[in-house]
Amino acid sequence: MRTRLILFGILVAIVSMISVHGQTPVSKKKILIAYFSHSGNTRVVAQQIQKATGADIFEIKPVKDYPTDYRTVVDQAKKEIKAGYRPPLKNKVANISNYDIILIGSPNWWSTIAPPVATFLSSYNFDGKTIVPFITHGGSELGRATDDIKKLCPKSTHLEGLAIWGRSVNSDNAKVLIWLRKMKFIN
Ligand SMILES: Cc1cc2nc3c(=O)[nH]c(=O)nc-3n(C[C@H](O)[C@H](O)[C@H](O)COP(=O)(O)O)c2cc1C
Repeated sequence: MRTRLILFGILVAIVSMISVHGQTPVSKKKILIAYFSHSGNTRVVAQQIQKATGADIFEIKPVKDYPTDYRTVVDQAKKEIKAGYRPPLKNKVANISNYDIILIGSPNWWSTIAPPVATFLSSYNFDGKTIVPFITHGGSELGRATDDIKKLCPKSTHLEGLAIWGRSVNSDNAKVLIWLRKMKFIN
């Protein structure tokens, strides 16, 4: 009787562990979701991915916030990207060596990743890790993001990224889940 009770307890524990995150990650590899978001769209997608995978999440924050005025930030970003400027960041991932897969989120800025994301990718050793971008955009999809990430992390494995329209982030959760399944990050 006691053994049966113990077995039942173990079964309940397993079932409740599975239901905590809705989906169980297929991969046992440790995933970090790292993202920068200026106006919130990429944050929405990052949080959708976090909810589905249960992975750790890290917001990339520049020391100096970007202006909120659209024209001003567009002009500033153009200059920074042209100059290859890497804005200093406020925060650091304490234990990057713990992670095998980095899901890197950025808005599409001038057809590439935002400069804080370039700083992030230049700040750690990603050799041998897998890097997968997710980009929110206003029409240019991934743009040159994949190629530019490859240049910053030439010794990493690069997998197919996800592009989501910035204005559709709240209605495109299904697209995110389909992509996560296709990439075998969730069942
Ligand atoms: C500085 C800047 C440059 C942008 N450049 C592009 C671009 O080249 N192509 C594009 O499709 N969208 C572009 N956008 C639109 C953003 O990619 C889109 O609104 C995105 O979802 C914003 O993400 P966020 O809310 O996480 O900051 C740009 C937006 C900004 C602010």
